[in-house]
Amino acid sequence: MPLNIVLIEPEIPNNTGNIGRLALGSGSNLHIVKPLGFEITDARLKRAGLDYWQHLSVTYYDNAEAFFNKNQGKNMAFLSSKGAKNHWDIPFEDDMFLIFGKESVGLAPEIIEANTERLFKIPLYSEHVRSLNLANAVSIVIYEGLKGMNP
Ligand SMILES: C[S@@+](CC[C@H](N)C(=O)[O-])C[C@H]1O[C@@H](n2cnc3c(N)ncnc32)[C@H](O)[C@@H]1O
Repeated sequence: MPLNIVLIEPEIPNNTGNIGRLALGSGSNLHIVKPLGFEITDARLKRAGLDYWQHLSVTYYDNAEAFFNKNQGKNMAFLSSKGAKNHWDIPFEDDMFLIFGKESVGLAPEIIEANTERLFKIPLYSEHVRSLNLANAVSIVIYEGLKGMNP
């Protein structure tokens, strides 16, 4: 499995369901950091992707600290519209962790501040759009990373 998708405190079940489907289709692992804004059995999650859930490699963490403790030393990139570098400059490599924030407020300020050197943005070309939908952002980044990789 080449890439790891990390969702920190996702709030919208349709997004997580779609990202689960994307994870499976792209050969990626999914990591979900609690608390979640929904029950994992939510009907909207099921509609969006739960039919595939049994086949998915998914790991849950009680909180962000537990995630970072368990994955110390892993190569990580953090995704935020506040990033200075573009997502196509992420130094993708096998087993890399790609970290995404929650729908309402994105990544916590302390996570951003601790990782400014590896904070990447998907460039947006309209002043009227401040950020992309979470599932769309994950799709863009994962398939950029898969260029040249064989999952
Ligand atoms: C809906 S956005 C969060 C919006 C939030 N108001 C903010 O300012 O970060 C949810 C997540 O999608 C990812 N995302 C959305 N648009 C992005 C962009 N243009 N560049 C990088 N990541 C983005 C980030 O991981 C973000 O934390």
